[in-house]
Amino acid sequence: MTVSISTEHGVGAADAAPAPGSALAARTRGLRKTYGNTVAVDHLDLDVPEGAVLGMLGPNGSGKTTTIRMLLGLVRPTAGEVHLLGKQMPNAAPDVLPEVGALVEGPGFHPFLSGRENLRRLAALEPTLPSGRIATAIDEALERVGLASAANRRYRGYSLGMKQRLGLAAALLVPRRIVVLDEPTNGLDPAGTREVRNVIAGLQDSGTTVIVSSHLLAEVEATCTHVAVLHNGTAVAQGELAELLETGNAGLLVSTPDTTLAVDSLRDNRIPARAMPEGILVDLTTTTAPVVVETLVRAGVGVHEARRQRTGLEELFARLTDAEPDGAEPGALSEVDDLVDTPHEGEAR
Ligand SMILES: Nc1ncnc2c1ncn2[C@@H]1O[C@H](COP(=O)(O)OP(=O)(O)OP(=O)(O)O)[C@@H](O)[C@H]1O
Repeated sequence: MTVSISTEHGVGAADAAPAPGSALAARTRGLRKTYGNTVAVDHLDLDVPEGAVLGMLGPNGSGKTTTIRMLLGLVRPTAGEVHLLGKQMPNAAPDVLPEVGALVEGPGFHPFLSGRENLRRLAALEPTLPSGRIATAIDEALERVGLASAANRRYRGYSLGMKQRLGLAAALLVPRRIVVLDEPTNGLDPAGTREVRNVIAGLQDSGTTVIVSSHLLAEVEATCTHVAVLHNGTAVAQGELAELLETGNAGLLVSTPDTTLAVDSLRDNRIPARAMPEGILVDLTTTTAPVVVETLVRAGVGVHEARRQRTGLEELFARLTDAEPDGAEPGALSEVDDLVDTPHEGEAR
């Protein structure tokens, strides 16, 4: 799997092309959506490998929801292409959407019907669900999202978290090849958040591709195999989570008693390094760890330990989106843009 990090943000780059032969559940090229003067999504090339759990991360207004709506054919792109399960959207929507479960804002439940009755209406529209299986499928979906005990209450009396759960249940009524979840833990308490995590893990185990947008970095770090970081409507980084953290992680921490000699010998070899309380920190942007160690040993520096500096997703994210992590809610993104809050018009153009 390849990883790409936009060089504009100065943290290195790699080839963004998918590995040969790897199947993509979703793919966009040159995707763009404007609303009047607002550019919601721009030049977005997204690759979602089959079976991945892709976390779409980004500050408020970075284009996550618009991207998801274009993936699902709910919004027509201004330019560019969207392929879902190999077929071009939105034209292939009738073919593709039965295999795609989605939780998006405003799923359109009827306020005076119960959760179960709402699901029954939606289940009747599922082309792949035989009528004899509808009642069982509804019970299973309600159970899976922890809503069984409130299933017979009216939707309008549901809390935000219960509404989210019902949306999730609707997405899970039949087995899907892709499940797309826009902020699924929005409004959920910690127990609800754990349940969503379990649902995502279960989907992953069954081979379903999951695309999930979130503000919560810790959430993404815990549940996702892949990440796309959006900023101003475009992907500033995407790829496998572990590789992305590694690629964005350009420091080698070397424990040595000879800090001055170590820094000088590296600088003589044009390798940037600085002294730290616990040793020296070497910038690996232009070199590799073995070269650093060899250079130090050749200069007679005692190397006790050398390890890659682990940065969390939060730090990498802050670097990529110019967000300021200090003072931000733990695990949440800070708002980084002065957005003109254009009223949402609600529908495709
Ligand atoms: N229907 C619409 N009409 C006008 N502007 C819109 C519409 N939908 C989105 N936008 C604008 O497009 C930009 C991207 O919005 P979008 O909702 O896709 O971002 P987001 O990353 O999902 O944000 P958030 O995390 O706040 O949900 C914002 O500036 C938003 O105001």
